[in-house]
Amino acid sequence: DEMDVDTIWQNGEFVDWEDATTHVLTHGLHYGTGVFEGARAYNTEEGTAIFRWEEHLDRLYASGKPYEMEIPFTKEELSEATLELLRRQDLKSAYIRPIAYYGYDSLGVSPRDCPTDVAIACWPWGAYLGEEALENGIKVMVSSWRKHSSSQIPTNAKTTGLYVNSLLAGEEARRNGCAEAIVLNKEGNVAEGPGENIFLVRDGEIFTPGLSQSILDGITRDTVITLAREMGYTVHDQAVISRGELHTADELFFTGSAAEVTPIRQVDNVEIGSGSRGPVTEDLQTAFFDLVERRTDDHDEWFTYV
Ligand SMILES: Cc1[nH+]cc(COP(=O)(O)O)c(CN[C@@H](CCC(=O)O)C(=O)O)c1O
Repeated sequence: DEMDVDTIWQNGEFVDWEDATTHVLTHGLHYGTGVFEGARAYNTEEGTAIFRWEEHLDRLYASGKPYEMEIPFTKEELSEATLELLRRQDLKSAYIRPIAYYGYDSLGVSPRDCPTDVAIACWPWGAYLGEEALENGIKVMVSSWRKHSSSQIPTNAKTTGLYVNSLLAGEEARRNGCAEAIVLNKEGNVAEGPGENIFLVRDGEIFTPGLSQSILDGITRDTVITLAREMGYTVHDQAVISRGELHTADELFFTGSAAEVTPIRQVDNVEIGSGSRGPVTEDLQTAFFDLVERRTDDHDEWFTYV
């Protein structure tokens, strides 16, 4: 049926979902040596379009650089494969997951003779933190786990191995009745979520940590900064946000390709602002969804139509 996914692109071929496998001695499985992306294709008024695909592709290749990972396909080849994958499965909207990883040859930390394997999958994915979260906001807690420092491992590379830190933080939050965690960096200041960037609103101005705070250079973060400035907001995009400022914020929200724009209504035991989605958050969330669903026609360069 229309939303059924049964095909994956793997190393140049379209294969059946169940045949898209890898060897148990794959380097990436043992050592976290993979880089990946998460992008969304939206069912816009002009048809299905991937949002900021170029930027996601650029980041995929850039993420491999610290690990000397050479992706053995061009950006054009990966783009054509992705568009074909969406067409073949007739997906009007989808979450797109490209991954490149050191494959199967020999083990040992050095990937010396390992191939770089590449796969692209896509599937329907609704609201990352739940449909009602987008409207009502979520409850989060500050994790007892700190984010790894960018001086210890490149946090601006979307590396599979990093996500064990995200798992530790996120699962701790969910065990404690929260939807998600906020992760502080080694210095004890606010970094981001396990899978999201974070924004703070105070006295009508918008703040978000910069790359120096050990965060992923989020594409949705960049989108919201751009839209906010176009809407006349003052945005501080290299902010250093202390933990205490979380509790006295007027508004907080997460951004991400999966999370989109998700309001945060409570941190630990403290309600944020009115304890629900704040007015600036709603303003930006509306602008974001009007943009990605093409109810506004600016930033057309951000859309790759299927
Ligand atoms: C650590 C982290 N920080 C920020 C972001 C937001 O980046 P961007 O998508 O470019 O705006 C993401 C994306 N998290 C991806 C993976 C989520 C998952 O569960 O896996 C995503 O949102 O697709 C992160 O993983």
